[in-house]
This record gives sequence, structure tokens and C-alpha cells, in this order.
Amino acid sequence: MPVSKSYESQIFVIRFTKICDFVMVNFDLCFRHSPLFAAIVDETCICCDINTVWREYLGLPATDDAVSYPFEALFNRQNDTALTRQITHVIQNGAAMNGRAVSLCRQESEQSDGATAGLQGMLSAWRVKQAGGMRYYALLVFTETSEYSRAVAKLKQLQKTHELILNAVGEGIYGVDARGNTTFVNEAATQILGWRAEDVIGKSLHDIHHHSYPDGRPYPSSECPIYRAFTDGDIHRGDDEFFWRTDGTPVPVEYTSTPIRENGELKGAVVVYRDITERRKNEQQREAAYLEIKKLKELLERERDYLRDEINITANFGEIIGESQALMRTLAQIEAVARTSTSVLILGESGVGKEMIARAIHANSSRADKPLVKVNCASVPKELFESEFFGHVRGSFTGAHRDRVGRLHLADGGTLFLDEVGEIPLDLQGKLLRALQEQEFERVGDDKTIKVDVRIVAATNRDLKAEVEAGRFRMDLYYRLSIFPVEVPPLRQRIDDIGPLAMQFLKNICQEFGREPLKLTRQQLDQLSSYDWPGNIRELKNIIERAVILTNGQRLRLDLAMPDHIRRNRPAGQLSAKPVEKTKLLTDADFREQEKMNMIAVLKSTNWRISGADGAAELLGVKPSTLAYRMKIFRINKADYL
Ligand SMILES: Nc1ncnc2c1ncn2[C@@H]1O[C@H](COP(=O)(O)OP(=O)(O)OP(=O)(O)O)[C@@H](O)[C@H]1O
Repeated sequence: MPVSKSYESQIFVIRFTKICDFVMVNFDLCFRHSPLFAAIVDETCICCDINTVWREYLGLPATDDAVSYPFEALFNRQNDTALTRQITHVIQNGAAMNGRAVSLCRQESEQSDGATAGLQGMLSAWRVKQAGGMRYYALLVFTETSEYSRAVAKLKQLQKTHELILNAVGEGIYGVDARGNTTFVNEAATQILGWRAEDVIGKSLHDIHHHSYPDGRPYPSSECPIYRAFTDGDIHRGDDEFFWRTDGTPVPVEYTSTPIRENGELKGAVVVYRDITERRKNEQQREAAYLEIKKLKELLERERDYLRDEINITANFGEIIGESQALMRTLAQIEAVARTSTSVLILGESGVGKEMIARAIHANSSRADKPLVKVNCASVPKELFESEFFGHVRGSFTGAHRDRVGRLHLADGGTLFLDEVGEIPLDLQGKLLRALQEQEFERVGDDKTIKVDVRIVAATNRDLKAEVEAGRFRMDLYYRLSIFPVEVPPLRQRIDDIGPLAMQFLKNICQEFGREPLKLTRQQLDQLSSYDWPGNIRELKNIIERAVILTNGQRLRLDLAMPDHIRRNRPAGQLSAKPVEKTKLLTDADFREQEKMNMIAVLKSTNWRISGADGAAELLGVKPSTLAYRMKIFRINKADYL
């Protein structure tokens, strides 16, 4: 019977009696099948019994038989003396020996190559008594530590690898426990914010770098999404927040705070974040570029719209022609005022060249490279005035299908020419005055204020003062506009200008019609100079054009609206559809009608032959293509006259 079966283990009894009053412990069973190395030695340090694990290790047969094994054969020799003394002490005095580092012997190795190295571990010993006997023994329990050490080393290696990985990551990583204290920080986190591990480990993560909003307002930790991850267990993300650097500057970041769970319990969170300063900068640059493009697009659209409106008008303006004293005085005034930003009010009868003067003022000002924008106040429907001046946003009124830029905005940096300014409706005059004074306004349907820098040049053929007295024009607007009035004299007061103007018009019109240049005779010039010119320069231009049309050959034929004394000199055989009425002034419509009738008469006389010798085109002195074009414009169809 193995010795061990007859022993009472004080240790086992002590341990188990803590759980219940009495537990029958089958000592032998425990001894034999313990996963630890166990042996019984007597006071002479002879091993009397040895358990299965140890037996296997020593290569002994796995029986229950007692052994008589020399103590030295169990352990390495260097342990012998001291260890033997300690074991003897345990048996004699009953004091336990706890955790002495030893290494086991491996009999087989010793036999083969004399090596003594075996398992490393801790040896503990307790005194046990033989049941019913008086002899004491020592129960030895050996715990192998090399596996444990290897596991610890492996764990450390694993930890190091993880740390290396985490440190190699470009994103900042923080670990926080369930109280919000920092447990881990990687190198990127330190690089981004400057906080070193020793600054943050064990301290509140939020208090260190998430404590305030960028504008300095406090950011309570109760509102912190990072912390919320370990209270509500959800992943929280932020892409519009700031962390604070050690130097007190904020860094824009995007982050993810992921909860950490252990056995279902929230233990903290891991925060991964990245510095998005560059991205922000790029976004801002993109945004700025986009706004710039939008602005340029808007500007282009404005210019396009304006050019569409103006294309015909601008083509008609050449240089100011004239040499009369009256015109020279006007030009001197223009020269004086052009370079300033003063408002100019151009006064004069219809057709005296007020618009030309306005354009000359703009062209001679420092704003010349900016737009001159014209509003013909007489042609704007009353209900559209506001939109015309200030613009509107889409949907601000019925028919406002898209945003529209107002003329004031278009003229920003340049000049706004208010032609026929006396026609502005009274109820809009106040708003316009405010905009002109403040140099700011809002589009219809918009509350955003637009600031501009606009010079005003206005023109009228009305007596504006009389309009003010009659209550049709606001006095304050009148004074605002008429800081510098320029009077353009009528043609009848500029007799000296008639010749140069007539010659220039004749040259231009001949060129335009593609025919040989014609000349005005001295007599014709005298005739023109003695005319009253109620329609002023526009009328002069019309008469010259009409004369060119009627001319067949080399001699210019002044006709139609000429005064009686001129008309008396008209050559016989002049083609005319109907006799010209005895009137000094022809309206444009009258003139067009006469032109049409003349054309029809000529066409009839050539039996509707347009080109060739004695064709209608030749008779009229124009190219066949010009005549064909004009027939189309006047809707003259042969079929209607057969
Ligand atoms: N000094 C000038 N030299 C050359 N052409 C001129 C001159 N003055 C006026 N004109 C021509 O006469 C026509 C009428 O001129 P403009 O439109 O400037 O007159 P206005 O006074 O503004 O007329 P309205 O009062 O009808 O608006 C235009 O075709 C213009 O080119």
C-alpha cells in the first residue's frame, strides 16, 4: 500500500474546512491525479512516494507502488544542501516552505549525457503525518514556471507587436476606460496634439484635449460623443470638431469612438482620429474657387444679357462731331466733370446727342474700363421698374422664372445712364434715391444687401424743375441727379455743326449701303443750314439717309421732308409713289411709308425686275441684294400688286 494513502494532509483539511465543517478528502486520489508534480519524502530525505505526473517525467512506470527514491535524484545537485535542510526543517518543525525556485532532474538526460537541466519551477512543502502513526513526512509540490514564463513572454511580445502596429498607424489612437481616463496613446496621437503618454495616461481624455469649442465656449464632458460610446454602447463619429494641442491651438479632427466590451460589460472606448487641417484647407480652397467661378459666371451672364440688349445701340455711336461754339462749351463741361464721380444731368431737346454726351463722360472717366449701363426709363413697364433697377430672385413674383441681376448691380464700378429720367414712376423715385445715396440695395424678393459703387449720369428732354413743381418728380431726387447739369444745345443753335454732321452721315450711309460715295454741294449745305431742325441731329441723319436712298446717279437728291424752298429745286422725273405732303416734319413712320411706296413704284416701273441694267436696284442706286432685303423688311410681295 502506498505510503501516501495513509497520510492526513493538514493543508487539504485546512483548505476544505473553510468551505464546510468537514470534508472527507481522498488524499490519495488528489495526490495521484494532481496535474502538479507531487512527492512524499521522509526526514532522511528519501522519497517514499511520487505521483503520476512526476513519475512520467522521470520515466518511471505509472504504478501506485511506493518507491524509495533518493531525494537528490529529484532535483539538480546545486539545490541539495540548502533544500535538504529546508525540507528537514519542514518535517521537524511543521513550518511550510512556500515557493522555492528549483529545477528538476531528468534522469534520462543524466544517464545519457550527464545533463542536469530540467523543468524550472517553484517548490512548496508541507508537513504531513502518517495516519495512525507518529512519523512525519513532507509533501512536496512542484509547479512548473517555464510555461508560465513563456506565456508571459509571449503576451509581452504580443503586446509589443500590437503597440508597434498601433504606433505605425497614421491616425491618432486613444484608449479610455469607463471613467473616461486615458489608458493608451499611440505615437501619431502624440505627434498630432503634442500630448505625451505620461501627460495623458490615467487622466481624463476630454478634460485634456476636448474641453472647449473652437470659439472658447466650454464643452461639458456630458455632451462628449467620445464618452457617450462607453455609456450608450454605440459607435460615435464626429467630423466637425476640434481637439486642443498642448500649445493651446485647436486642431480640426474627424474621429470614431468605438465602445470596448468585456463579457458584455462596457469597459471603455477606443478613439481613432485624424487631423483634417489639410482637408479643410482644400475644402475651403475648393469652396473659394467655386464661389469665384460662380461670381465669374454671374458676371459673364450679366455682361451677356447686357450686350444682347445693347448690341444695336452701341453700334450707332461714333465720335461726337461738331465745331460750333455751343458744342465746344458743352464738351468743355464734359471734360471738367468726366474725371470726377459727380452725378451729371444732361438736358436738351430730343435727338440733340444727349446719349452721346453720356457715353463721352463715361469714356473719359476713370471708370472707362467698367460698364456703362443704360436704362431707358421711358421704355420700362411701370411694374417692372423695381426689378429692372435692383434685380430679382427667382419666384419673387409671377413670371420671375430665374434670378435677374439689376442694372445697378451691372453698373458696379462703372456708370449708370438713366435716359429719360423724368419717366421714372413717382413711387419708385424714393427707393432709387436711397439706393443711389447709400450705394446699396436689395433685389426684389431677397433680403441680402448688395453694395455697389455706381456713378449716375441722367438725361431728359423734359423740364425737370417744372416736373418737380408739378409734383411728378421728387425734389430730393432732382437735386441728387442735377449736381452738375450739362445743357446740350439744339442743332438750330449749332449751325456750324450741320455741315460736318451732314457730310459724316453721308459718308457713313453710303458705306453702309455699299454704294459710291456721294457729295453734298455748297448749295445743299446752305439749304441744310437754313432748315429749322425740330428733330435735331436724328432728323438730319434721317434726311441724309433718305436722300441717299432716293439718289439715282452721282448727284445727291435731298427730298421729301425738305422745306418748301428746298423742295422747289427738286429735279423733274423723281420717282415717287405719291406726292409729298406739304409739311416741314415727317415722322419716322411717314418716312418709312414713303420709302416703301417709292420702292413699289420703282418695282412696278421695271415690271418687278430687280437686278440688271435699268432694274429697280440700279434705278434706286442700291445693290440688288440690298433691295431684296428691304423688300423683305417692308413685306413687299409682287403678288400683292398684280
Ligand atoms: N455730335 C454728334 N456727332 C455725331 N452724331 C451725333 C451727334 N449728336 C447726335 N448724334 C447722332 O444723333 C442721333 C441722336 O443722338 P442721341 O440719341 O444721343 O440723342 P438724344 O438727345 O439722346 O436723343 P433722345 O432725347 O431722343 O434720347 C444718334 O444717332 C447719334 O449718333
